[in-house]
Amino acid sequence: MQKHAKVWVVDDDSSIRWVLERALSQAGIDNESFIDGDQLIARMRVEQPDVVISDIRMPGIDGLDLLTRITEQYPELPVIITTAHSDLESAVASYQRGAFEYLPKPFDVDEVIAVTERALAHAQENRGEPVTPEQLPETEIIGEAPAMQEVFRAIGRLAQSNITVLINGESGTGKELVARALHRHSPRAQKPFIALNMAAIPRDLMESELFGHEKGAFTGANTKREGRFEQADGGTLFLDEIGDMPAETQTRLLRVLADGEFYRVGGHTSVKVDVRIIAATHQDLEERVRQGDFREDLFHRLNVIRIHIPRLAERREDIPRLMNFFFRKAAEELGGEPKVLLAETERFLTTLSWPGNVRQLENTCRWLTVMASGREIHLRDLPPELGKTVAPETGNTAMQWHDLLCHWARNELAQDKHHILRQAVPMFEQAMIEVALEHTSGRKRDAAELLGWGRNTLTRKMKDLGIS
Ligand SMILES: Nc1ncnc2c1ncn2[C@@H]1O[C@H](COP(=O)(O)OP(=O)(O)OP(=O)(O)O)[C@@H](O)[C@H]1O
Repeated sequence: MQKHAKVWVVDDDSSIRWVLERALSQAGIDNESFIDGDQLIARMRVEQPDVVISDIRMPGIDGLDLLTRITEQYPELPVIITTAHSDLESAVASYQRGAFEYLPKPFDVDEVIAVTERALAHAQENRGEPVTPEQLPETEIIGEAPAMQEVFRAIGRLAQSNITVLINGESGTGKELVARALHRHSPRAQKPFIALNMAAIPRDLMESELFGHEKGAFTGANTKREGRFEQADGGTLFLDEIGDMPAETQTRLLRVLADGEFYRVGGHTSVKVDVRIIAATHQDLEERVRQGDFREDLFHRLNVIRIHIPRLAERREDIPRLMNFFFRKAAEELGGEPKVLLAETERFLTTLSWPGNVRQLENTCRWLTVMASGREIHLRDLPPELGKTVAPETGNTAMQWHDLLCHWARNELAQDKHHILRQAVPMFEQAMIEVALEHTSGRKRDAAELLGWGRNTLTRKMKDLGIS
């Protein structure tokens, strides 16, 4: 049964139109497609749909301008934006211009249907005022991996609000960058963004750093000093490594968050501020709460909305793009042409586990910009700590070996292979046996000893594996 609600799809790609038409019809949603925004606008003069699903890049009027025109004229009409060229700017611009939802392609058809149904349900109450588009900065956070798309969507959704955000992720994943993006895309953008790292401030200076002090409040306080809260008034205060905040400061912070006011150290008049808090941590704060190291009530105050930033190893597909970006950045700062990765170097770098995340990748690019002689980066150019090459004779570390093995396994699974251990284990044993025999100049008893097997086991294995 077709629902009476009508969804209009606009996309210049006929295959996307076809997929959406089919999926919507199967879900019982009446729909119609347009090949560009001008056709859709012409039609809207006659009648209006209940929901619009629009691509961003189209010939003629693009999706964002279409969105602006629709939200200006029909603020209650939900528009879902889809795009194959998803980046932070288009996500933020979509939400700023009043999009109901933003879906990066390739999208999951079930998700599109779920979002469309939500949009239909909200059609009546969605009367948000269109936000005037503003000048957007150039791309600041690189990320096309699905895990980063989630982060962009969260930034887009949260930027316009004053809500407290807790950013969670390993060191070097880009937590501060995300905090800055939240600020830059918020109505507070013209006011200060103040970042403070809890782990870097000596314990006894923490309170005066945050809340300031009056003259004579303690030995050495020769003048009155504004704290970070006051400096951030009207803007955003980014509290990095919040898990390292001492207990007494946690208590004070909690009170400030509840009352919106505080006293400078040694002060008697309260100071009122309007500050948005964004906190970040690489720690498991719930665990810290369980262990009694972090106040549960403060945790709940900060943990209103959480953004998790994935490890770089969980978004390997972004590594080449990030590296190109950092090579361009380093060339601008340090002079010269940006370096380029040879395909095999890129392949190798994409298999590493990057424990220092994006920061380590950025440092590697700076190192290469200074140290590599040619414009193209070969495996031999890589810094020693990454292991110069994948060739066995130059001493791969266990980590690279493990990384390469993971890479191999991922490839096999991507090709739908099954029972991969059946292939991997004999390959592994053969390599071990050959190297041990090489090392002992073919002496089986010694090789067996090196491997930790009995001689009979080695003989049997060699027979099974066809090693002469
Ligand atoms: N997705 C990204 N695109 C471009 N640059 C990035 C990205 N993620 C991180 N960076 C860069 O990597 C470096 C580290 O990022 P950032 O300082 O935001 O990480 P962090 O998680 O706050 O680290 P820490 O927890 O150690 O303070 C910065 O120079 C930042 O500009």
